[in-house]
Amino acid sequence: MVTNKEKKKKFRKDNHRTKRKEEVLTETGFRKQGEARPEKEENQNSKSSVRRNSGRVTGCKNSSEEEVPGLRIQRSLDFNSFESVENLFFDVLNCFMFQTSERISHCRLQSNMRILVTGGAGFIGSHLVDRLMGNDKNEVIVADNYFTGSKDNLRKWIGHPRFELIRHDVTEPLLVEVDQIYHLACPASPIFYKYNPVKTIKTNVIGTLNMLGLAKRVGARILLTSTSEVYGDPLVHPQDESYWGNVNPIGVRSCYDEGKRVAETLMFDYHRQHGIEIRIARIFNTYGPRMNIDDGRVVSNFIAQALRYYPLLPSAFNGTAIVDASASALHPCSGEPLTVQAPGTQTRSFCYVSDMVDGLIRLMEGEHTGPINIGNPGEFTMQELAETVKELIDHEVTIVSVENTPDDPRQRKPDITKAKELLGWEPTIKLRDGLPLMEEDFRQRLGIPKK
Ligand SMILES: O=c1ccn([C@@H]2O[C@H](COP(=O)(O)OP(=O)(O)O[C@H]3OC[C@@H](O)[C@H](O)[C@H]3O)[C@@H](O)[C@H]2O)c(=O)[nH]1
Repeated sequence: MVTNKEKKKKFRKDNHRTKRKEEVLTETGFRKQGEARPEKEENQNSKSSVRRNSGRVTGCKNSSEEEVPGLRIQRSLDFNSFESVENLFFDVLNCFMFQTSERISHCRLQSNMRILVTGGAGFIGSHLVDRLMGNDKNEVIVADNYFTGSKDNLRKWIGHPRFELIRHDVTEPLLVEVDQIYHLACPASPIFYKYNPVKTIKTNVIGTLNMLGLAKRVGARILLTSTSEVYGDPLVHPQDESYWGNVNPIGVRSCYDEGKRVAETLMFDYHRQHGIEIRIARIFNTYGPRMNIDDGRVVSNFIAQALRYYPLLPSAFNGTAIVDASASALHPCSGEPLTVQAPGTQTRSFCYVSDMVDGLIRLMEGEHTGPINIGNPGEFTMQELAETVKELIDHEVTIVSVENTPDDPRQRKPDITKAKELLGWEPTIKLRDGLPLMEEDFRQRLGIPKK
């Protein structure tokens, strides 16, 4: 029989856990202790559904692996079990705690799917969030450290009852109870991922490990955005998913391409060893509105350069040419040529961001683990891209050849047979149609009206 002393000790321990849990959950904008999870629709992941109704809260210690059983809340007063006034006090207190959290849960929104998007404040991430938030059955939690992402990309969702934004670096463990994880977090532009290569590889390896630990703990399905860079400088063209790639393991790009390759390995090891539901997208070059203007990737560079080429004549804009002070400081419109990195014959295939997001969601919702290439097979040399931008934005802009960086892949084009057959997906927006949409976004942000 349990003595009063032992009961008191247990209560104090449980209460301490509850408080700690409350703190973490509140800090992360998450649910209160003991709050019941909503029922899910029949066709959704039953594993998480059972977990949600179990009245348990999962937690972690230090590692991303460990799972600590949570506190089971006593849901009703059992008058037969009162052994003393002290017991009564503790039982009433426990009951009060549960009822308070029940009241909170009744006020909560009833969503069917809670989705975590790491890197959700970034370029692709924020478009994905827009699409997910478009479904009022979804609750979306974004975790981002804002290294390349920006709150500005999510401003329309801040304060929305189905949306949470957490400043979080995925190299640290994260505790949130979710059904799906879109794991995008990692700088994607070569100049940014090469800026702090050790951090980049940590993000890919430790970050993915942490997200897999979370997926394992809460029974969530996880999608990794891997990259066409896993094919390195490919010797097979176009690249299909069975190609193992041609990657320099010690080069300046390795932090990213080898990092993503290890991330893919981790995904499959967790899948085979722990039965985690995984999805891997190998995403090819993507462009569209909200790319950072100083992102450094080729499409954003060429568009920004073509726009800045405009000779600044205040009269041409009725004196309101540049409304963005930072833009005017950075870009005095003195005329920037398009910088084609030598030799200019290297190729890439560019996918518009809305097509990309559509492919990612189909992959997540479908039955196939992947890896699956998501990209637009239209292939262009960088010289051709420069000429297209020139033709569309400014005929007067000049094109110059500049030095390239090491290990730049010479060709890249996705074979999307698998995406077509397994996901029923293929891109719909041609480069010539997507570039003007991005131009419009850049004009607005730079404060440069159309001629
Ligand atoms: O100003 C520039 C910038 C880049 N380039 C060239 O344009 C090509 C594409 O370069 P980017 O920097 O845009 O992108 P990369 O293809 O090298 O890497 C990208 O690959 C796919 C994604 O997963 C990542 O977003 C990113 O790593 C390269 O050949 C590069 O040399 C230019 O010619 N001029």
